[in-house]
Amino acid sequence: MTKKDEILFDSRKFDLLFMKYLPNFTECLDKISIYSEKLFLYNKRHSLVSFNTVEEFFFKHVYDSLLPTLLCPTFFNAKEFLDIGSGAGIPGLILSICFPESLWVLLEPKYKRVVFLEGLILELGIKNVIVLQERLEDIREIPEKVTSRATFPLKKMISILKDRRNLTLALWLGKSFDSSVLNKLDYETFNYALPEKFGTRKFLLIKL
Ligand SMILES: C[S@@+](CC[C@H](N)C(=O)[O-])C[C@H]1O[C@@H](n2cnc3c(N)ncnc32)[C@H](O)[C@@H]1O
Repeated sequence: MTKKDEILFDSRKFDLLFMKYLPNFTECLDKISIYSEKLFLYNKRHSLVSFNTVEEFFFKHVYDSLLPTLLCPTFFNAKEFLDIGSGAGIPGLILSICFPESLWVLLEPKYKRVVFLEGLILELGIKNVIVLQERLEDIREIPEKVTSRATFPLKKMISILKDRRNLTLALWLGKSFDSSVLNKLDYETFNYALPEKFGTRKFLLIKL
């Protein structure tokens, strides 16, 4: 694959899958494509997200961010979300593009990642997103819907949030996690495969 091919990827392949469910998905794809190209170049220096080509980014990260919205549409039908540990914007930035009617607060303590996110948000003209440079432990007000991918081990996430009321947590988890912590909780697990043999993923909804 040449350098040019690495950047250009026909993201319209994604139209077929998501356009039935997400309004204006074709417009969303234009923004996500620009995001993927910026992240591809940024990643060469900072290695924030694991992918080698833009195509791989779509299969491993864009698809992974969006598939749970088809599995649990009710959860994603809310006015405000907090995405904990957004890093370079996964899943929070992708979701903010695809769900423009909701407010997305991206929580990320690392300054360089915050600057990267804010630059992109400005360039893409995304109006429904705020980046907060804070740690979860220091946040006083948390909206009822929370998303997070690969930020903390499950046990730590629950121990930080356990005293909050009326919270639903949507977690993208690694292959293995300590499920004993879920024993007394109201939760649902979803398993799915990524396209092109990029592996399987687990998504968990927990009501606290
Ligand atoms: C492994 S990265 C995952 C980033 C992104 N969610 C993804 O899936 O690509 C974890 C992120 O959580 C952030 N983080 C670490 N400790 C945190 C804390 N106490 N509160 C909020 N975010 C935190 C890190 O700075 C990092 O960007």
